[in-house]
Amino acid sequence: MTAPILELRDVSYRYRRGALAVDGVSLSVAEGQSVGLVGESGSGKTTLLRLMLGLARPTAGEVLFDGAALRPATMRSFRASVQTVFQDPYSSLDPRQRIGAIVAEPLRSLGLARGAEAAGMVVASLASVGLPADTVGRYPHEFSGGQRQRIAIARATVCHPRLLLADEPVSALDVTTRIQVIDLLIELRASAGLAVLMVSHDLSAVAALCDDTVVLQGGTVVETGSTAELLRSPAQAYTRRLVDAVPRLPAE
Ligand SMILES: Nc1ncnc2c1ncn2[C@@H]1O[C@H](COP(=O)(O)OP(=O)(O)OP(=O)(O)O)[C@@H](O)[C@H]1O
Repeated sequence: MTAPILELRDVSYRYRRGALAVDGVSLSVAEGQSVGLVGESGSGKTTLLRLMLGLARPTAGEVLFDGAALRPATMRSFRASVQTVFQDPYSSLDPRQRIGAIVAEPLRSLGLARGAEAAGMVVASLASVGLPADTVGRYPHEFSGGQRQRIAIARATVCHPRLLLADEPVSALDVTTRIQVIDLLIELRASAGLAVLMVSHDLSAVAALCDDTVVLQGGTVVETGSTAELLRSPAQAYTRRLVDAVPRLPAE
C-alpha cells in the first residue's frame, strides 16, 4: 500500500451551535486509489470534504497531506496536488470568462505556467476531456451541463494533480450524461493515475468509479471496504438501505 496523499485521523467537527457533524472519522486516499464517500443527506459528507480541503479546521483529530499537517508553507503544493470538482457545473464556472481563461486558472494562480506553455496545457487538458481546441474562445453558457462538467474537470486536471475531490459531480446531470462523465473520470484515473475521492449519494456512480467505499451515518463511519464486497453483502442495515435505494446497480 502506497503512502496516503490525504489522511483524516480521528477527526471530529462541531458547527458553532450544533451537534458533532463529524465524529471520530479516520480515512485516507492513497496514490491512484479511488474512494467513494456515501451516506444519506446530513450524514456529514460535505463537512468532511471541507475538512479535507482545509476550509474548516477539525475540532479534534488531524488532517494530513503527505503525512504532515497543512501549513501555509505547504498550501501551494497542496493546491497543485489536490483539486476539486463540484456538483453544479452551472455555478462553478464564471459566466464572464472564456473557457480558455477558466481552465488556465489553476496554472495562473499557482504560478505553474504562462503564455504559450499555459495555452498548450489548456488545449491538452480540454482534449483529455473530449473537447476541441476552439472551446477556449467560447463562454460557459454555450455548453450543455455535461460539457460544463467536462470543462470543470479540465480545469481541475490541467495542473496534473494527484488527487481529485469530487463532490456529487454527476448529481446535477441527466442519466446518459452521468454515465459519460463517470466514464471520463474512469479514463482519467487509468491514463493519469489520478486518485479520486467522490462524494455521492448515487451508489451506481460509486460502483462504476470507486474501488473502495466509506459509508457515513450521523457523522461516523459505519462501514468501509471494497465497493464490490460492500454492495454484494452490506454489513449494516443502513448500508443495505442505501443499496436498496438504487434502482439498478450493475449486475455482478
Ligand atoms: N453551517 C452549519 N451550521 C450548523 N450545522 C450545520 C452546518 N452545515 C451543516 N450542518 C449540520 O452538520 C451535519 C452534516 O451536514 P453535511 O452538510 O456535512 O451533510 P451531507 O452528508 O453533506 O448532506 P447533503 O447530502 O444533504 O449535502 C448536518 O446535521 C447538518 O445539519
